[in-house]
Formats: sequence, structure tokens, C-alpha cells
Amino acid sequence: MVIKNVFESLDDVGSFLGSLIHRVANDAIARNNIFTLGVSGGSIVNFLSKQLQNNPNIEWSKWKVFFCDERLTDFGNPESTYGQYKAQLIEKENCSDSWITIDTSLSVEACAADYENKMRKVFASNWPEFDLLLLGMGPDGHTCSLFPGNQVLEESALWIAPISNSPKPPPQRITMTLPVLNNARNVAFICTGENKADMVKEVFTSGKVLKNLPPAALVKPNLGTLHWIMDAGAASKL
Ligand SMILES: O=C1O[C@H](COP(=O)(O)O)[C@@H](O)[C@H](O)[C@H]1O
Repeated sequence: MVIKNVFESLDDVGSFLGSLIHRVANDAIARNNIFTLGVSGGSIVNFLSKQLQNNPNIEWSKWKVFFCDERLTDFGNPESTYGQYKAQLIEKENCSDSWITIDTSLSVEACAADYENKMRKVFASNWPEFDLLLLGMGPDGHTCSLFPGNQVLEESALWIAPISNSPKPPPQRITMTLPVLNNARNVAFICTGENKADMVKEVFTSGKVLKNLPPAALVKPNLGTLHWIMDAGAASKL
């Protein structure tokens, strides 16, 4: 199922995202006593940090937060996604125990394998079934660190893949693979700004030739729900 939500203001995008997260978290905790969340970097960091701050109802001890992708760089580098969440949210809420970080001392291949092992300690199944994955999309159609034309789009065994040639800096990254994204219970794209309008249109109207599809169009949860949360700018060409 695909649900499209378009809002006039960025504040409304943020509030809707906040309510979606809380609804899914409450359901997951009621069902399993744990909420598994995957977060992205880029523009989502601000939205998410704002929504998850100063909320006494969040049971952080029951949250396990993984990175949908992460840049292999020191946490002190402004490019580090964890570093951004740390500064904007984690230090303020004192919730670092809930966040599963990469080991930046490893090579990119070892880092990806190590992160997959960390994930396997939480999920016993063949493929992890995240309660919610929060994804962004670049104007080129990339999501996580899955860039157009990269062979990693065909990955069918790894949960986490190394990327050593990302066209968007920094070049070394790790990323969830498509089978992981498509096994989630809920996936939400948070997409704002007119500079993404052409690609949003392409994602919603692109044909069936697999190799030509932008990576974001390949995210189609097998059994879960796909939410597109957009502002009017991003949705302006739909
Ligand atoms: O490089 C990345 O880009 C995407 C999209 O970022 P945005 O700023 O255009 O929303 C992001 O989702 C991903 O996590 C990040 O590593």
C-alpha cells in the first residue's frame, strides 16, 4: 500500500512525521516491547531531531535506532550522520544507548559487515523486519547510499553493503540494501523542496524497465506500507 501525504508547510511535514513515528512506535512496543527504527541523514536530521525532543512519552529504552546509511567518517566531522543526530538530539535527550553506530576505525567493507552483525543481534529472521524506516531522496533519485546505476542495487544477500565510490561526498559509506528496505513494515520517504519535484514525478510515473528506474522507485515494501510525506514544492509536478 502507498500513501501520499502533501503539506503546505515544513512544520506540517514535521508534525505529521512526528505523529507517524509515535503511532508506529506505540504499536510496536505494545506488540513486541521494542521499536526498531532506521534513520537517514541529510534533510531528515532536522525534522526528526525537532520531533523527538522534549517528549516525556518516548520510552527510549525500548527503541533500537539503526542508520539506513552512514558516511564512513569521524563522528566529529559535520558529514557524519550520527554526529549530526548527536549534536541535535542524542546529547539533549541523553539517549545514546538506543543508537547503534558504525565502527569508523574499520575499512568500509569490514564496517559494513560489522554493522550487519550488530543488526543480526536484534533480528533473528532471514531478513530484518524494521517497524519503520525513514528515508530521504536526493534530486538524482538516490535513497540511503543507493545511487543510480550502482551494482549494489542488485544486491540480494547482504543486509548492509559497503560503498566506496559515492558520487556525493564523502565517498565511503555503508547502506542498507533494497531487500532490507522492502522487508520493512513501514517505509516513509520525507521529501521536501521544489528541486526534487522532477524526480518525485519520475518516481511516481516511471516505467517498468528496472535498470532505468531511480533507486527511490525500487523501494516497494513487499508486505508493508510505503508513506510519501512531501511539501507542496516536492509534490508540485505530480
Ligand atoms: O547522502 C545522503 O542523501 C540522502 C538524501 O538527503 P537529502 O538531504 O536530499 O534529504 C539521505 O537520505 C541519505 O541518508 C544521505 O546519506
